[in-house]
Amino acid sequence: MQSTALFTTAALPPCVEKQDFRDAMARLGSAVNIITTDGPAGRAGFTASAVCSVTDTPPTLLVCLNRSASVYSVFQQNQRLCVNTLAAEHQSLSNLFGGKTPMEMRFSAARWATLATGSPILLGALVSFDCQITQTVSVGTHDVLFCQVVDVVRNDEGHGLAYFDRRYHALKAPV
Ligand SMILES: NC(=O)C1=CN([C@@H]2O[C@H](COP(=O)(O)OP(=O)(O)OC[C@H]3O[C@@H](n4cnc5c(N)ncnc54)[C@H](O)[C@@H]3O)[C@@H](O)[C@H]2O)C=CC1
Ligand SMILES: Cc1cc2nc3c(=O)[nH]c(=O)nc-3n(C[C@H](O)[C@H](O)[C@H](O)COP(=O)(O)O)c2cc1C
Repeated sequence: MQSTALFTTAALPPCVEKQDFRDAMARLGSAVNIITTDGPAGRAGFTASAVCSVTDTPPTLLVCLNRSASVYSVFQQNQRLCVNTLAAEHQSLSNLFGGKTPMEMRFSAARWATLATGSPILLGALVSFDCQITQTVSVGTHDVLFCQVVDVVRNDEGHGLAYFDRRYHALKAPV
């Protein structure tokens, strides 16, 4: 009897084009976050939608960071960060941290505090997760940073901000 292997490890199924992937991902709405760090390599921050919960034991989230970003080596050296989830009024702050703007100009547009790791906590964020980076996995152009959450600050008052279809949307519960 003859057997036919459908796939071998050497012949993975073909994948979609990059632009088709981006167009598809634009349909997947997400929260918007400013990821900050401070430490031996200095202070830096960038906007990220690629953030999600991994496990609650131990409390762990992940952040995907493009290795070509200007902030990359600062995060890599500091090994700590804060995920600041943005509220409805933070659209222009998100654009400032979304690239090209000098670092001091990004931080001077808002007020900040610090917790255990020393990473900047955005005052007025919906929630801030103060984290230690525990593991890094490189996939394609990005590093996936696995982060253990050491402290949390919550603000239950603000309205949420979503990024969907390449635009910001304020999230307001119907009254
Ligand atoms: N994960 C990432 O690195 C993301 C990067 N961005 C960057 O922000 C800018 C504006 O993005 P959009 O207005 O959403 O239009 P876009 O057409 O560049 O991206 C559409 C969607 O594709 C995904 N995406 C974009 N670039 C990606 C990348 N390099 N790696 C993995 N996924 C990616 C994201 O989900 C994004 O919302 C672009 O420069 C984009 O590269 C935006 C969202 C996520
Ligand atoms: C809405 C939005 C979401 C983004 N999400 C991510 C992300 O998840 N990961 C990432 O590496 N870059 C993301 N970016 C791009 C970074 O914010 C940008 O590359 C970063 O600020 C570095 O830019 P620079 O190299 O000019 O400093 C996003 C940008 C925007 C506007």
